Amino acid sequence: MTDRRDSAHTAGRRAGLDKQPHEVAAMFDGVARRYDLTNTVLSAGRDVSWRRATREALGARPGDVVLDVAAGTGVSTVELAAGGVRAVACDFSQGMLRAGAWRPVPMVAGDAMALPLADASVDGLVISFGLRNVADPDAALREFARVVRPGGTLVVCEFSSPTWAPFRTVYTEYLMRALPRIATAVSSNPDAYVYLAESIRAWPDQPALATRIQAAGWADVEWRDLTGGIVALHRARRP
Ligand SMILES: C[S@@+](CC[C@H](N)C(=O)[O-])C[C@H]1O[C@@H](n2cnc3c(N)ncnc32)[C@H](O)[C@@H]1O
Repeated sequence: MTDRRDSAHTAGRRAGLDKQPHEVAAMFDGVARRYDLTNTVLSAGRDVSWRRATREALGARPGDVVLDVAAGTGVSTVELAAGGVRAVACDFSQGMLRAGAWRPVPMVAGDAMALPLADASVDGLVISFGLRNVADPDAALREFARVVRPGGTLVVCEFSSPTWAPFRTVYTEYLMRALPRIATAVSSNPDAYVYLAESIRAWPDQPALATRIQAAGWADVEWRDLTGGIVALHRARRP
């Protein structure tokens, strides 16, 4: 199961998804206005519990500084900021940042592969539904290890692979057929959601992603499935 998708990814051929970083940013600029609504509709409201589980997995304490990379409109950052955590949103799509500018969290423009932060300057780092879109996820994972302090935590929340084969079949049908149709009705840029479906299928499964996180310099990598493996939460510690 890991093989075809992972080797395609490793080889840099992401199932015909070879978008340049500026094309990815432009794609998100194009969906920014209705991003939050489309998210909730396409996930049937599950996004709320996925974000809560991400915050719980991070386990940040009041006063901790947490960077939310590929934060988009900051919807994920607001959840991380609960309980006095100092969460900062970072994204390279000006359109997404503008669409979320009303949210009560600090926002900075920045690329996941070259973050505008000093070494070991944050206690924790989260990337939710973002790593799959980064041009070089392995370079980003190494960059995350640079900015997180020793002992700090990384949480990657990303679409993954349902573990029960019959459910995986139904889910793949949803991804490839239903999702693009629903997106056509809801989103301002339906093509972006065809990309979404294809990028999820091309993404490494849970153990393959864990291996890559470890190879990027992280320790104690573990994961847990959400919603039957539609989403996986990977957590790791900066040695
Ligand atoms: C699907 S959105 C996720 C937004 C938010 N984290 C959430 O949970 O809803 C993916 C985001 O990744 C951002 N992104 C993709 N590649 C990036 C990169 N190299 N650097 C910074 N942001 C990036 C896009 O601009 C987009 O806002």
